[in-house]
Amino acid sequence: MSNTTKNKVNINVKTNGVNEKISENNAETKQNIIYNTQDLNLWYSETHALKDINLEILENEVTAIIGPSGCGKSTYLKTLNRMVELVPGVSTTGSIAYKGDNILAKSTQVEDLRTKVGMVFQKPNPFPKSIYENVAYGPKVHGIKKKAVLDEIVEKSLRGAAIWDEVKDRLNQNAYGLSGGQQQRICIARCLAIEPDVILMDEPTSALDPISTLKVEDLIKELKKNYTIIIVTHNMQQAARISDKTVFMLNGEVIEFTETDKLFSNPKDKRTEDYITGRFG
Ligand SMILES: Nc1ncnc2c1ncn2[C@@H]1O[C@H](COP(=O)(O)OP(=O)(O)OP(=O)(O)O)[C@@H](O)[C@H]1O
Repeated sequence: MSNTTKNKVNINVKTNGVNEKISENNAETKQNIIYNTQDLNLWYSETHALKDINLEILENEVTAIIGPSGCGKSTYLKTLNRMVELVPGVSTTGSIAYKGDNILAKSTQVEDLRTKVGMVFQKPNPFPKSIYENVAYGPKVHGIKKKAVLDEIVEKSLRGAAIWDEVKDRLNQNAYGLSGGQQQRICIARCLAIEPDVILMDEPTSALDPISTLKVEDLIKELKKNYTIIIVTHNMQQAARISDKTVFMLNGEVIEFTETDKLFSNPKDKRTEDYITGRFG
């Protein structure tokens, strides 16, 4: 990937059959497409939850997914690491290429995929273990045993999640003793410890107070230098603050997908406009 060339990047985005060309004339970085979703449909038994989704997500960007409750945001997010299949009766058509390989193919090694695609949930969910063990858990599962190596990974991950200074003197204490905002950053550190490429975040700040929310938002802006982040949020101000692109979904469809500034200042679709101006949702 070239990250020095000043290049015009053209992305073809298909939303509900409409092709829209997004030009980023000022793009400093020529980024790769990390996820290319084509004609994705998903059913929970009879419920048609995702309808003809076509989206290209670029590396090292923050992509926010917004839309009213039940529109399919979390479902789409969970297809990106195939977690959605944990629900019985789920079926899909179409494809999601992750770095070129269709992850919906039967041959996909789901465990390998999940080491590349980490996930952070709405409610902080640390393990009932020490702060150290929470972060070291993934690397240990992947066979790393040397204490010196684990120590290094734990410190690097906690620094990466902007919580090292707050916990460095109590690494052996139970993670449950931390505040909700700190627990969420421990969960982000746990995710970083497996060195993913992508971090999926499902409303990661909705259970946090405003100060912790800002800390996690600052962290997300920092993390995008090294990771691709896809975040579901109900908070439109949050999407506007932290994301490069925004997807607006409604009733299982992608209505609009464009640069965040454009989506909020000049939405193309009346339904997007109605949603962002609070007329429904
Ligand atoms: N486990 C499930 N079994 C059956 N239907 C489900 C399941 N999970 C979600 N659905 C349905 O799929 C649709 C999309 O749900 P999803 O949770 O993806 O929406 P969402 O936009 O993330 O909503 P919210 O903002 O409320 O979290 C809804 O109609 C929902 O009822």
